[in-house]
This record gives sequence, structure tokens and C-alpha cells, in this order.
Amino acid sequence: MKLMELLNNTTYKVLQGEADINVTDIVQDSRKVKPGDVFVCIKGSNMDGHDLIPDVLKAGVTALVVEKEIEVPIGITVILVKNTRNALAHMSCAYFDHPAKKLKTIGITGTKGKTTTTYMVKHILEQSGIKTGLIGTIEVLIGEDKISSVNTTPESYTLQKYLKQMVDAGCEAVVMEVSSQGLMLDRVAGIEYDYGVFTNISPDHIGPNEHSSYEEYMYYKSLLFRQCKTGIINIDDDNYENIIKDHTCKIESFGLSGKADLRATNLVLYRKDSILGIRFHVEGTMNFEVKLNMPGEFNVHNALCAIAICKHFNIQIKDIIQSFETIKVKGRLEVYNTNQPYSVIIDYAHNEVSLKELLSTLKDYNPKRLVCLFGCGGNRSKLRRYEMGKVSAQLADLTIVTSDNPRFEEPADIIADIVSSVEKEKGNYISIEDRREAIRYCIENAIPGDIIVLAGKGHELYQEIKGEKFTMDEREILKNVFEQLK
Ligand SMILES: CC(=O)N[C@H]1[C@@H](OP(=O)(O)OP(=O)(O)OC[C@H]2O[C@@H](n3ccc(=O)[nH]c3=O)[C@H](O)[C@@H]2O)O[C@H](CO)[C@@H](O)[C@@H]1O[C@H](C)C(=O)N[C@@H](C)C(=O)N[C@H](CCC(=O)O)C(=O)O
Ligand SMILES: Nc1ncnc2c1ncn2[C@@H]1O[C@H](COP(=O)(O)OP(=O)(O)OP(=O)(O)O)[C@@H](O)[C@H]1O
Ligand SMILES: N[C@H](CCC[C@H](N)C(=O)O)C(=O)O
Ligand SMILES: [Mg+2]
Repeated sequence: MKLMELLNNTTYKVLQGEADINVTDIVQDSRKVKPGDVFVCIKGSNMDGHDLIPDVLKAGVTALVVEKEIEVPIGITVILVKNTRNALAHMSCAYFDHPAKKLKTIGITGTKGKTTTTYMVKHILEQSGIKTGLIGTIEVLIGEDKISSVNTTPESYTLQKYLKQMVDAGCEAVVMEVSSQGLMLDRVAGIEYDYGVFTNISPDHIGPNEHSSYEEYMYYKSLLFRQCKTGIINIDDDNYENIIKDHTCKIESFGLSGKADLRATNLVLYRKDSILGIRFHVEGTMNFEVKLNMPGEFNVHNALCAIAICKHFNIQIKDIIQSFETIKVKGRLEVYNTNQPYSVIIDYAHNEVSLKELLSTLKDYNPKRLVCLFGCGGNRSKLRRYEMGKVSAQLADLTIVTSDNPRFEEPADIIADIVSSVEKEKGNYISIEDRREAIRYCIENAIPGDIIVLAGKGHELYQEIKGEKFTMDEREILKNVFEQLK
């Protein structure tokens, strides 16, 4: 493909050579270049691509895209742009022939609920025969293909490649998580979303390599509403006005508030044997009753958000109703059917805020006992241990302290950190280092009416110990324990 065609939507200056040349591929990782490629130099958090120019020249690249003036041998084309990440995104759109324009695109941003809502949308759309690709924290789904994710929002070239694969696989729509880092680092530049969606915002992702302040975090999330046609927002969030500040799209809202265009009313928690869920009424631009097969009041927001999106796809109400009766999102308030008079839930809550929200919403079901099993990741913030220990001691009737990816730390040391704060709060607890044994203990000692939460691992299918990932699926562990109990 001609380099100048790739640069069609980018402002650039030719520093050396010619833009009217053929290039084979666009690459931003020196370890992946091949002769004939154009190398885009990106300054990252660990490495500056401009410093790797001698390596890529040796590997035979034809052209370089840079954001600072550099000197290289004659014969190589050098293109100067203001921002190489942005140029990479626009060049990738062109290279894959603008796949986003061939799909109905839904981008979801917010601190919590993105992953859950994407799966709800996919489930509803596919229930009505609309083939839908998905991109997010857990995986990328393209037809029958599943690719594990590295980032929630992939880097632009990879993202455009996935979108092209979706078009080729016959998808009509894509639903994807758009992280604030994705917006900040131009991973989604060049896409004009049909629907930009805001779930909620609270302080998170602030620190080295992420955002410098809450204001900055909010600012980057707000950018989605300058690159979509319709914005669908949670009007119950205190910060929604900051998020849609300077928006360029049409705005629609959802929420529990009477001002929302699409509202949920008459929320009723339900519990039948081991199954937990919530019923509510949808009012406003649509009107019907939903029985959601997932517990938790915040899932009403996620479900309402999914309905507000799917409304644009002319879905029949009966398909929406049916989807919510069968929905299951891997590791997000995933109710494991125990066939016993107590409930077991697998969830991804792995910090103070999510654990607090999770335990609080489950308490509304008036369990006989709320049992919370969790550990904390090794080589991660130590603060998490004290905070999660405190929350569990305050809200759960029994805390089972165990392991969650100890990585290079001693599991017993992590457990001791957590226990110190559970004890400080006078929480009722026991500790069992081996997570399998801890789960077994919970089930063997369950009493009717209990809600048992396995928190922190969610969709993860491994336990990481000393650099090695050992297979571990909490669903399998539960299945084995229940079989042995028969
Ligand atoms: C801080 C950050 O965002 N890092 C991401 C970023 O790496 P980076 O820009 O720092 O890259 P770098 O390693 O400094 O390298 C700079 C450049 O040199 C190149 N390079 C590097 C080494 C080399 O030998 N040769 C070479 O050419 C690199 O390809 C790159 O072009 O680009 C990588 C490839 O696209 C990402 O995988 C990586 O995400 C890391 C794993 C990460 O943890 N990111 C987090 C902060 C993140 O993005 N999280 C959000 C939200 C998660 C959520 O809440 O759900 C997400 O969307 O995932
Ligand atoms: N709307 C919501 N509000 C608050 N908490 C939520 C909401 N939805 C889900 N949660 C809780 O947060 C956890 C993560 O939810 P989910 O994966 O859907 O969010 P996310 O925005 O994709 O998060 P991440 O940035 O961690 O990928 C869930 O396991 C649940 O405990
Ligand atoms: N993105 C988070 C996920 C944590 C999940 C938990 N299971 C753990 O490993 O601590 C992290 O890497 O800190
Ligand atoms: Mg996510």
C-alpha cells in the first residue's frame, strides 16, 4: 500500500525521501519489523521507539514516522507528525480499510460495569440474530474465535485488525470497552462511534503510568463524547455533567432518576433456592418488566444501559426479556447453581471499592450468613490487603482469608497482612492458604440461607505462583466438591 494513502487523514511533513512509496505493513515494535515496513516511533513508559531506529534500519524498514527531527541515512523516507500514536491509529484505519465504518460501533467507558454491559449487549443482539464482535478486559470475541486480552482497549493497530476480522467474519456490530488509557493513548483515534456510553465514574487508575489526577481521568473519559454520534449516559452519576462537557453528540440518558429517558423502577430482589436475581420495571422510552438473572442493584444500571443501547437496533422486547433471564457474565456476580438451599457467587471484586459495593448489595438479600472468601495479589498494592480485610470484616459474617495470585511473595505473608486488618476490625475469620481447600471448607460448612462469595478471581482460570500460572477454575473446584458431597 502507498505510504501517502495511509497518511491521508494525518497532518505530516516529509523530512526526507518520498511519501509516494509502497510499504508492506505498519509496525510499532522493533522486534516485529520486516523489510519494507514503515516503523512508527512511539515514546512509551519504558522505551522510546525513536531510540530503536538503528535496529529497525538494520532490519530493512523503508520508512519511519517520527515526532521529533532525526537524522538517518539517505534512501529512507522520514515522515514527521505531531503525535505518532495518533498517526499510528489513523494509518491503521486506512491500512485495514476503515472497518469501523462497516460495523455499528458501540464504545463503553466508565470506572465499573464496562465488561458486564458489553456481554449483556452482545447477548441481547445475538439473541435477535445480530452477529456482534466484542473487545474488552477478558477477551476479544470474533465469531467463534476467542483471543485473550492484554489490554482492555487494545493498541490502535491491533484494534483495527480485530475490527477488520469482525467485518470478514460477517459481524454487523461491535461492542467494546473504551478505557481512559485507551482514549488518552489514542488507541481508539480515528473511530467515530455510533454509540458512546458512560456507565459511572469514581477515583481509580490514578498513579504512575496511569492518570496524574481524578480530573485528568475524567477529562479522558469525556473525550468519547466528542467522537460518537449518540451518547448514552448514566444520569444518576454525580459527575455526568463533567463527562459530557463539550460533547459533540446527541445525548440520551438512563438511570433510576425520574429525569432519565429510560428508567428502572420497582426494583425487587429475588432469591429462589440457590439462584439470586433482581426484577425491575423499565419505563420511559420503553415499557416492560425485566427479570435479571444476576444479583446486585448495580446490575440494574448495567442492564438498563444495555437496553438503552439495544433499543437502537430495533430489538423485540421479548428478546430483551429472554436474554436477561439467561444471561451469565463470566466472573461478574456469576451465580453458581448449587442446587442447595444456599448460594455461591464468583466475582472479580479485588479492591476496597468493588468489595464494599459487592458485599453491600448482597446483604440486601438478607442472607443467613454472608461468607466472603478472598485473597490479595502478590506484588501489588499492600494497601489493598488492609482495605479489603477491613471491608470484609465489617460487612461479612465470616471471612475466609486465602490466596489470590501470590506471584513472587510468600502466600503466608500476604495472608498475615489481610488478617491483621480483619482482627483490628474484630471480624470473624479463618485462614486457609490453599484456595481449593478454602473453597471446599466454605461448601462443607455452608448452612441453608448462606450467600458465599468467592471474590477476586472472576474470569481468571489460573493461580500465579512464583512466575508460573497453574490452571485453576473456581467452577471446576465447585463442581468437584459438590460431586464428592453427593
Ligand atoms: C502504561 C501503558 O499503557 N502501557 C501500554 C503500552 O506500553 P508503553 O507505551 O509503555 O510501551 P513501551 O514498552 O514503553 O514501548 C514504547 C514503544 O517502543 C516499542 N518497543 C518496545 C520494546 C522494544 O524492544 N522494541 C520496541 O519497538 C513498543 O512497541 C512501543 O511502540 O503499550 C503496550 C502495547 O500496546 C500496552 O500493552 C501497555 O499496557 C500495559 C500492559 C498496561 O498495563 N497498561 C494499563 C495501564 C492499561 O492500559 N490499562 C487500561 C485499563 C484497564 C482496565 O481498567 O480495564 C487498558 O485499556 O488495558
Ligand atoms: N455498574 C457497576 N457499579 C459498581 N460496581 C459494579 C458495576 N458493575 C459491576 N460492578 C462490580 O465491579 C466488578 C467489575 O465489573 P466489570 O468488570 O463489569 O467492570 P469494568 O468497568 O469492566 O472494570 P475493569 O476496569 O476492572 O475491567 C464486578 O465484579 C462487580 O463487583
Ligand atoms: N488488574 C488487576 C487484577 C487483579 C486480580 C486479582 N486476581 C490479582 O491477581 O490480584 C491487577 O493485576 O492488579
Ligand atoms: Mg473491564
